Amino acid sequence: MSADVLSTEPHTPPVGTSLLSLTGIQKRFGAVRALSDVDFEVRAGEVVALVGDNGAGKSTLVKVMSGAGPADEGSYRIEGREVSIGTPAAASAHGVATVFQDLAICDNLDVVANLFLGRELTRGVALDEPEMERRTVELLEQLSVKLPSVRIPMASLSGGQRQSVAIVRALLGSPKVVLLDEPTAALGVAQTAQVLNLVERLRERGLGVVLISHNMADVMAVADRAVVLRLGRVAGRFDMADVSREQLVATITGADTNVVSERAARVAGRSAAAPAGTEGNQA
Ligand SMILES: Nc1ncnc2c1ncn2[C@@H]1O[C@H](COP(=O)(O)OP(=O)(O)OP(=O)(O)O)[C@@H](O)[C@H]1O
Repeated sequence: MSADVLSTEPHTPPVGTSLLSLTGIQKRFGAVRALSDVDFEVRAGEVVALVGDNGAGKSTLVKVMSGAGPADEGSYRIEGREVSIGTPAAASAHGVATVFQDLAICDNLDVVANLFLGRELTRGVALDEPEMERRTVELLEQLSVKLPSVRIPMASLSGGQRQSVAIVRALLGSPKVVLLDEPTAALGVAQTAQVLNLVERLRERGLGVVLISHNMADVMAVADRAVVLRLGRVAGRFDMADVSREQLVATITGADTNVVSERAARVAGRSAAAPAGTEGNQA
């Protein structure tokens, strides 16, 4: 493995450059149209949330981007150049890394071993453990990921720490785009905050981040834009500065009224009648 695999220098183009763009994506499973005419883009230095209800097509779109399940039709561009992404290896070679929900972590191995699994550093015929450890500590520090030790088995880390290690491992190939599939699912509040902090660090490094999430609080907290899928089509695109959580939920469900929007309306009504600050906005 080359010495710069753990390079700490970002390799991304200037902020705002289109890194990955999909147009006219179609994907069928037999009679099911999982994706119809989907356009999607992520630029350098932004976090794009991909949201939608169960069965909306999020996983299918992630598989298209990651090369795990190529589209039937449509174009895939990396930095404006059309490419053919038929396998995960091809996506990876074009700078697209994916952290799937299962994390693919070896619980019995320590953090260093997991980071370098399959790309171990060697000195002569022996593993270069000190160098791998040094680089692991350096990268974790740069990304503000705090672990009790890099020499403890993954099994003894918290869910948030495990997720963080899986994300850091995805950075070893110096990707330009990182796809995070439900990175905070099943995490507690503090662990979620830890992972969202790491997402912020990725954006600061100029990466394009695609965040697949069911959690609107996470999306509101960290995303710059959101793309809503519904029944395999793009139902809405939003700048997070201009959208409320209720609008997002309404677009996801396809309903103008639902329990979230109704409660928000009730809260707004009460707020209008009561002095400011007497009601939170956590609908
Ligand atoms: N391998 C497959 N074979 C047949 N149908 C599939 C397959 N994968 C997905 N689908 C169908 O495609 C549609 C989109 O599914 P997908 O898993 O992409 O949705 P999702 O938004 O990721 O949902 P969830 O949030 O539940 O994971 C669904 O109707 C689903 O049943």
